[in-house]
Amino acid sequence: MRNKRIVVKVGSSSLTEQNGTLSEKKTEAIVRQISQLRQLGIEVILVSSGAVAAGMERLGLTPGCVTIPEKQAAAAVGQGALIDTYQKYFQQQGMSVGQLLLTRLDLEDRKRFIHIRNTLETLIKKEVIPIVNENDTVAVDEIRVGDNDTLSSLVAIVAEANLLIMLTDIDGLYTEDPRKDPRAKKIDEVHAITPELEKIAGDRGSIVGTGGMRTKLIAAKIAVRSGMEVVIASSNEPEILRKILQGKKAGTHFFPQSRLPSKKSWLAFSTRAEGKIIIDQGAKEALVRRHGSLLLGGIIDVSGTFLEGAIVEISDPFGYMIGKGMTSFSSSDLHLLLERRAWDSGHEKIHEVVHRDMMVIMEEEENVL
Ligand SMILES: Nc1ncnc2c1ncn2[C@@H]1O[C@H](COP(=O)(O)OP(=O)(O)O)[C@@H](O)[C@H]1O
Ligand SMILES: N[C@@H](CCC(=O)OP(=O)(O)O)C(=O)O
Repeated sequence: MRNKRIVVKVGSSSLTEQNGTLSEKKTEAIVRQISQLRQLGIEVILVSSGAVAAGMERLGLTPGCVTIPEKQAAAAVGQGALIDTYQKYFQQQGMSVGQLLLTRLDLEDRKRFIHIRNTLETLIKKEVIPIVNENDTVAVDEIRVGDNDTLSSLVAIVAEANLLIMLTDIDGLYTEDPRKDPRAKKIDEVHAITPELEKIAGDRGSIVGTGGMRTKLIAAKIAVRSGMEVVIASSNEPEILRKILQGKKAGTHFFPQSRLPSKKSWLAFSTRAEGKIIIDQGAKEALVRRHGSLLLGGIIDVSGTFLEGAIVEISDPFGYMIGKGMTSFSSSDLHLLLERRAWDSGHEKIHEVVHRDMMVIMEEEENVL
């Protein structure tokens, strides 16, 4: 068992019956598998969907034809029921659970991010299984992560996990959605998530699912770039978690790419830019090739309104995004400094606008959020 800390994401389809109702049997099977890993010393964080499905059943709503407030009400009712079910079965295994309900706001704010990390560490130390879900009841589009696949990869970054397992109703990524093309073949290993691969990942497979393979691939991309291994596998396969941890062939295995330091992973994937700084070719070279800081001298223009400490997009004059970083100056100060630079060139060198440690250079196609 190589991986010490793992995030297991379980989709709604893996926790519900065909008609969309919460399945005690399936939940119990997941709990039993996680408990076995815990006994082997593996630290497990569970990201579980299923709240909306569980609440629909209790509110007498039909999946697929509900309003947003009805869905949020379903999540409010269902989250309690979901945790209750987990609590019941984990307790039978001598373990307890702790619930974390998050929105994107919690992950993009550095202080909250650190608080989440500390809470997770404490729960794990106390041998409690953290169970994470999106706080669907309060989340509106602007503050939503939107799907639990992406959420699980962001949680894996917070937790500094080295493996992310997404359990779903299919045994991996296929060359095409097998519902559409029965001749589709399973892909066993992925060493690079290319745009071609992204094209074959389609939408959800059931009335209760959210993003299908599309969001699983987004999550995989975030995780592998943050240095993690990722496996997409079927929750229906017995002992699947143990198999994966033993390094046996299972599901689709994604291999890690260059490991971004944790803070840079946070910058790249958890934060949203509040404005944009456009830089010239010389500055681009300095950032991309020499990993330097962004100085005032290389800035062509600034757009958006932001305060000092905000996250901004850094792009070239053609609008191509080069990276993201935390700015040391507000947009109004930057405009002032740019004006001043026009008549006093001595000023420009001393102003470091984005420090190299607070900047991440994105690889092609990496702007996934
Ligand atoms: N290329 C693909 N390979 C495998 N499954 C795919 C592909 N494209 C789309 N899918 C669909 O993705 C579904 C799994 O995603 P989803 O329904 O969101 O499940 P979950 O609730 O577990 O997140 C599968 O049932 C399958 O129909
Ligand atoms: N937060 C939602 C699940 C959202 C989601 O991504 O669902 P799924 O595609 O089944 O993993 C819930 O608990 O119902």
